[in-house]
Amino acid sequence: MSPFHPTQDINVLETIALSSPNELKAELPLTAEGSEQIAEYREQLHDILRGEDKRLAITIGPCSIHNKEAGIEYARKLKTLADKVSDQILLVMRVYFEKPRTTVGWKGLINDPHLNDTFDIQTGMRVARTILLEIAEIGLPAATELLEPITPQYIADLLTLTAIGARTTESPTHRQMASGLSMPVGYKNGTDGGLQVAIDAMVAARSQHAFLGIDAEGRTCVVHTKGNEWGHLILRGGRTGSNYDAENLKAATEKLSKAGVSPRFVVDCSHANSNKDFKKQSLVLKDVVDQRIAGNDTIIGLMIESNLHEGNQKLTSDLSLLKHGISITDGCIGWEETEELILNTHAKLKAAQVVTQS
Ligand SMILES: O=C[C@H](O)[C@H](O)COP(=O)(O)O
Ligand SMILES: C=C(OP(=O)(O)O)C(=O)O
Repeated sequence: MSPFHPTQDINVLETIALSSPNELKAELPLTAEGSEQIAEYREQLHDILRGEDKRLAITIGPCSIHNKEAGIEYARKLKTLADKVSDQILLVMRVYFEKPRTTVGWKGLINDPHLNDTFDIQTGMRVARTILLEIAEIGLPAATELLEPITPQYIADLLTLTAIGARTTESPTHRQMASGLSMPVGYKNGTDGGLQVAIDAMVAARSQHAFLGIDAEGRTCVVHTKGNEWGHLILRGGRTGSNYDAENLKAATEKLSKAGVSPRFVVDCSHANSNKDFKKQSLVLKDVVDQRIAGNDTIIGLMIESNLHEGNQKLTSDLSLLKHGISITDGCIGWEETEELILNTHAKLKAAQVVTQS
């Protein structure tokens, strides 16, 4: 008799079972007051997306959170700022735990919370939930990128806004996931600058789907979704350059309208729109706010990468070298510039009476 040849798991080193979403939620529950607050933030975003609330929704915060204390310190500062500008701007904290990589690199706090390739996802998921709960407690809405369809079961109850990134907007798995998410979803244009993948994503995600997923007990199941109508396009530039200027926005508006999708744009001031130079984010912000003030109300929001301190630092095996409050992924503007840019934007919007225009 010939020997049995293993035909699967040949390249798998190990599989480690995780607690179920329900087990983690029982350990770290969202309170009734917290759930009411998050539902209310989502309603505010719906109003902004419908054009009934003329404030700008600005998603702002670190490129990635790699340290809980620094993330919470940032959230406290942002809350104070958010309260000062809330008549013109809805500030949503960027709380990114899952990083898509062009090739390889640190994949974010959920995947590798100890920053040392030990991939302790059980801890990563717990820390992510803890941070989101504290941010909810501080009184801020939170936005994240969802990079794969298991994570939402563990944290989506705490999110006000989600993004599907440039590298995954074309993926059917992500579009199906988005069709079942309970909050608005922004789709980035592709890394090549193409808008069609994001337009197709919006059309796909507003439809019903049935796909494989996990339930709250962690069991494999068929997920039937209703479709998510709160899609919008995030313009992030591409390999051929930026796409935030008036001409690009006009072309994008025409393209979306032709596809039967309401033109609602968030402009990402970072990534290819700033040629990955964090210092250029302010130029993008200024240009887009001026367009909004000039009457372009298809612009409903912006995204800015900001941290306690500016720039970024390399992650090496010597973790003692890491400086507090500096990004270990893309470069970010620091707190002083953040405060100045948001307060200036607030003053400009107020002077132009953008919110009170009918
Ligand atoms: O926002 C973060 C990065 O731009 C994205 O994760 C890709 O990073 P990488 O090109 O350094 O891998
Ligand atoms: C990875 C990100 O952006 P993009 O998908 O546009 O590269 C991000 O916003 O962190």
